[in-house]
Amino acid sequence: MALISLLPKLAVAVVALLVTRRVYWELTTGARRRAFAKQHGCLAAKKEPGNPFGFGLDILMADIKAIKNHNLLPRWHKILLDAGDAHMVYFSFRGKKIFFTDSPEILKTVLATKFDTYSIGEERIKMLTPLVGKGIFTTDGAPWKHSRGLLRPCFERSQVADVTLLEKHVRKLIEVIPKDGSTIDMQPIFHDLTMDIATEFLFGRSTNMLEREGKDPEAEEFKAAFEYCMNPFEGELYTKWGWLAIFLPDKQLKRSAKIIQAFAGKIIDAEIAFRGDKAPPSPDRYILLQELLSLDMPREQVRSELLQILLAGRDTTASLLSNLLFELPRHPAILSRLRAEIAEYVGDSTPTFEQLKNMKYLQAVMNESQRLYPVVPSNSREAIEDTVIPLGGGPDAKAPVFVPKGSMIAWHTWSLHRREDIYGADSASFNPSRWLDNENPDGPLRPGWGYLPFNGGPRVCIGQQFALTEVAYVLVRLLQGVGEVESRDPEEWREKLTFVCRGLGGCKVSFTEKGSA
Ligand code: HEM
Repeated sequence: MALISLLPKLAVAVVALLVTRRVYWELTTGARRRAFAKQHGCLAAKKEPGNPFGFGLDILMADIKAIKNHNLLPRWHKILLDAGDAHMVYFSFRGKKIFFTDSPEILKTVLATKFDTYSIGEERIKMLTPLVGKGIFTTDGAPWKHSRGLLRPCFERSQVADVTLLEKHVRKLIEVIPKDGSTIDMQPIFHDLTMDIATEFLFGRSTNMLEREGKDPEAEEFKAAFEYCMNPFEGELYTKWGWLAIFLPDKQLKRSAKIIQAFAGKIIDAEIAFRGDKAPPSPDRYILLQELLSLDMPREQVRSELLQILLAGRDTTASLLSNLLFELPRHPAILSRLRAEIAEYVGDSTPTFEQLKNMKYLQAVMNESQRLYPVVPSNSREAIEDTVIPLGGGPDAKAPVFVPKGSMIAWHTWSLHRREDIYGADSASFNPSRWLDNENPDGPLRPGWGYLPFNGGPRVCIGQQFALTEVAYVLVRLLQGVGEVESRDPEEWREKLTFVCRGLGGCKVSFTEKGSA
């Protein structure tokens, strides 16, 4: 009873405390922020999607529903289209402001001009570190620079231009695919291929997933665990609990992380057993694992660096290949022009790095696939201090906008790549010719920060040239190795969001024997 009589006093005290805190905040941080915003000519950003009283939860729920329905990318595309010339909207979630944009100017600021003002963000670090440890993908500042420095030699031109490593895997690929006109989904096959190539490139030894006989059960277990980590949304937890699953501990994810780490650990052990601890690296080729082992690095860190790069490189390249092969047979004129270019430049021979670079139509086809189906369709950074983005504020959205420390800038590469003011009225169609200087009716296309499949600035994808060489090589050799290619999927491309973005229906096609056409 006595306690109940104290409640009103307690409530008054709590309210007084909150008000005092708020007043103090307004007089200190708030005043400093207002002065900062004024000094930079900032005006308020206007658009806000969702319910003003939804605290961002309504947006989260709508996003989770859209992920399930495989239409998150069109959902945000529409929100940004509705924002018109602002090319930016914002909302608040758990006390943080989230700015969502498809503006090249804002992206250039965040990714390059004010690079040091942003972090990859707490969420990414919290999510990925238990899985792949600390390394290039999960750190900022000095540790990130150190990791990037370690990895850089792996991707120097001499390394990337050596296409001999690719040939044996592509031969295997052509050997395993049926050429009798039957339907085959190439998406999982491309995942096996890119795993085999990446492990040989990075570890010096391939997982040989494309081998159809005598499969290594440990490699298979690793593959399944890796798949789960890339796509937990299809696991038991999400199936059972729906969106509530994001608040629940994911045991399968933990188990999968252990399997992945144990597998990488075994590769390291095998390498040490084979070559000896700290043996000098191979003189012929920069093999990351050998280089890292020759340094005095803790084994755990070697494992993290390897896993990070596998995480970044495997599914991305496989998605590009399968998105590309999904589109090509739907456009017979584009496919035959590509085949004509291959015949002109290389005939039936294996292409060199230089030849691949010089094949302008091949490059245009790859650009166009990445434009329409960016494998990393959305991304974000977190402001680590109060800062400013150059556009989006005021009635005409041309004034700078104040970005408080802790806010997220999220960008939608998917929308950016579909902007009609950059790509023209046909921006939604697959038209590689737009990338050819003399064939684009609006003149040479130079999208700059309007084309970001690999990001930009100091954190631009380190594996970009390797990935593009791999995809070009595989595509050329595949088309040289088969007869007719037909699409066997009546559906349009739809998204499947995993760690990256894949086509929901895979890549169903058919091939005939070479010379049978
Ligand atoms: C089509 C294939 C690929 C695409 C579309 C792609 C895309 C990207 C993007 C958008 C980022 C920036 C992520 C961010 O900063 O938030 C990135 C970073 C990165 N990528 Fe790629 N990537 C591809 C292939 C590869 C390959 C083959 C490798 C290595 C074998 C690789 C290694 C990396 C690494 C290590 C980073 C982190 C760079 C850093 O933070 O400094 N990527 N990639």
